[in-house]
Amino acid sequence: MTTQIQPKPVTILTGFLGAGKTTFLNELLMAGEKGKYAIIENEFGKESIDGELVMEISDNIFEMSSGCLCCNLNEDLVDLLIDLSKKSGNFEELIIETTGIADPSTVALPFLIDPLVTRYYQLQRVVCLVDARNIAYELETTEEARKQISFSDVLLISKTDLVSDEELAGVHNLLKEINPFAVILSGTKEHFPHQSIMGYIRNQSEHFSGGEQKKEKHHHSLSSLTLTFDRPFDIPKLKHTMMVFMAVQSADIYRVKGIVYGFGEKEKFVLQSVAEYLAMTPGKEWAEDEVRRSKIVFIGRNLKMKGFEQLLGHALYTAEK
Ligand SMILES: Nc1nc2c(ncn2[C@@H]2O[C@H](COP(=O)(O)OP(=O)(O)OP(=O)(O)O)[C@@H](O)[C@H]2O)c(=O)[nH]1
Repeated sequence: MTTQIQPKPVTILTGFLGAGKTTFLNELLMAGEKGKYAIIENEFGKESIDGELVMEISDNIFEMSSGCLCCNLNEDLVDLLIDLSKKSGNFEELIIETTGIADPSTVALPFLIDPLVTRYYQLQRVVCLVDARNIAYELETTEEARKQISFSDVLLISKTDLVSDEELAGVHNLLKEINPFAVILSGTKEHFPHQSIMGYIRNQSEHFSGGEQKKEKHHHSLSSLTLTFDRPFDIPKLKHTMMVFMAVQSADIYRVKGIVYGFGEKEKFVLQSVAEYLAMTPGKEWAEDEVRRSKIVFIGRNLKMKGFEQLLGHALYTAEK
């Protein structure tokens, strides 16, 4: 007797760089039953940072950081999905957090056309986080943000705490123009409407029109640069350096994030920057046997390795004052 396979529900979580995807995911994981979700994290930078930023200590987080899923990782994704299907008892639903520049239609493709994948998984929703404060600029200067909004079923406007009611209404109208079919919700961290979002089920026939998109190879207009430093940073100095840098350079840099090794600090510092916003906060403690090292990822245009290395090099800790 053959047993009927019940495909697992899948959510693709998309949204431009720094929109709040990982924040949303963390809160969902914290609020929900332990072990309910398996997570696939895809990252644009070569080094993984998002995996560390997802708080749940779980065997069910899988990182794919060797490239952008939508460009060149589709085969790896299918392999991982098949592997995961063999551990299907370990989770109920799958969430894929894409990179901030991914085209979600390409990530969705295997769930729509690959019989090996559709046997085990059912794409239930594509959710796009939209940064209330920065989306207008992102739409003006990149193509990626528009593709993400166009393809998604649910648009969640995040960071509403940073904009006025009029600005929020403006973002709402902008989104309606780009994608009149999507459900538009809004919220801030700690108050995201998780239930409405995770309860949404897409119309299976919408949004997709055959295999054409598979052939569409695109080149992102943005690139990433990962710097690693073995020597510790002087945290106040690094904060100051980054603030000055972002004030001058923020038009070309869409995102900076990092795990920072600070001199004399028990905890890893988490560096977060989106447009001119910058924060550096203590995170998890370093484990005894962990190699202490900073990893900082820049995503933007005209990124110059040497210049960044020099700039940040000034903020490394030195004994002499
Ligand atoms: N003020 C405010 N900040 C937020 C909100 N949501 C997220 N953030 C902050 O925005 C920054 C980026 O959030 P992430 O969740 O890392 O964004 P992301 O979309 O996962 O970023 P990438 O993976 O790099 O594309 C962090 O500093 C968050 O704390 C919000 O609703 N309000």
